[in-house]
Amino acid sequence: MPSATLPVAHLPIIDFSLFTSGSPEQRLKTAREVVDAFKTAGFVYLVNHTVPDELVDECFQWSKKVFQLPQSELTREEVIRPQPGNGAKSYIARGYTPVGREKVSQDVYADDTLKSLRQVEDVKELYDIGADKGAPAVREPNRFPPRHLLPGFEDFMINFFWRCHEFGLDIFRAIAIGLGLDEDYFVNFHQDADHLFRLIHYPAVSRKALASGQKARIPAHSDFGSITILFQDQVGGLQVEDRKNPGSYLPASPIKGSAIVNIGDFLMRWSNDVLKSTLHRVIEPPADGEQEAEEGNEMTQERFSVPFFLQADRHKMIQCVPGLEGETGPKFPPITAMEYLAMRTDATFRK
Ligand SMILES: O=C(O)CCC(=O)C(=O)O
Ligand SMILES: [Fe+2]
Repeated sequence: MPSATLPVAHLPIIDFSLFTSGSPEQRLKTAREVVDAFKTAGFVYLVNHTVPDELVDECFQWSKKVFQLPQSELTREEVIRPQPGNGAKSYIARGYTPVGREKVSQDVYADDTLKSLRQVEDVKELYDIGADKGAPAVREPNRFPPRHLLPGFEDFMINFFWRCHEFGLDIFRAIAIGLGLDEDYFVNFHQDADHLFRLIHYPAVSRKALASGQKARIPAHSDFGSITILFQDQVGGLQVEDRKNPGSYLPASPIKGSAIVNIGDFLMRWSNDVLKSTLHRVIEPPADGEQEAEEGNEMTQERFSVPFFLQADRHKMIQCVPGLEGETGPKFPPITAMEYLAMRTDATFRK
């Protein structure tokens, strides 16, 4: 059911049910609004989308449980994510990544403050999951904990993966229709479900260390892939650059029942920079009055988030989206997702 009133937020909020089950007019109007949001903010909240709230809640419960497993189990050879360039057979992450391993990097880190921020540890641990079926030539084996340690985890995550994949394809249909293309234009490039589904846990950390820059959650970055669907808990701390005031950030506060969707660098390039991939970061959350007062306000709460990074089929060559060439033509030569993502992922991991 379409929502009567939507909460106030700094980013556009769109009722996605008007696209998935509205009239043809509502569908077209919503698709255009989605495209408009991606051309301006690069980010949007979608409410009344197709991944039910209960499933999202359950995903967070499983995420909590997996990160509570003993480190000795999570860092076993079969479970831990192999480091790129270190015997890793794939270019897409699978498995557990302990705190301190991954460091986001961003070419736009031009000034000294941001450069020095890159020396700071990101206090987060990750669990990366991929498709369990699809084109065998490109399927990365998942690295789940042994089933007896967390019965039900693997089955839940695989089901959730496909729900997010379907949701993602609907978002691609909206983008295509909003751009005046055939509705399957982007869907046809995302047939292998070559995505990265990630559970993130940000452990509680000293508020002072975060505020002073000794430690980080996630410094400013843009995502690499086509689009990202993000679910977050109620803790907060996510911020998105205000495109009207570069360098200043606006909170992307949690809105229950919503998914935040943003454009990645690959789709920005593909769209000839028409759809915008916008910088975002995770900083210390707003103080939670009661709980943090009790703790002397020294530690933040822990935080959980679930990004689902949709990525194009790795061997398909992409060229400027038809109709977006502009007056000066395509700005970038054709490239495959594999070439592009390998280049970006390489820069992310501490060697
Ligand atoms: O945790 C979040 O809310 C954002 C995560 C994020 O931006 C990323 O993993 O790329
Ligand atoms: Fe991100």
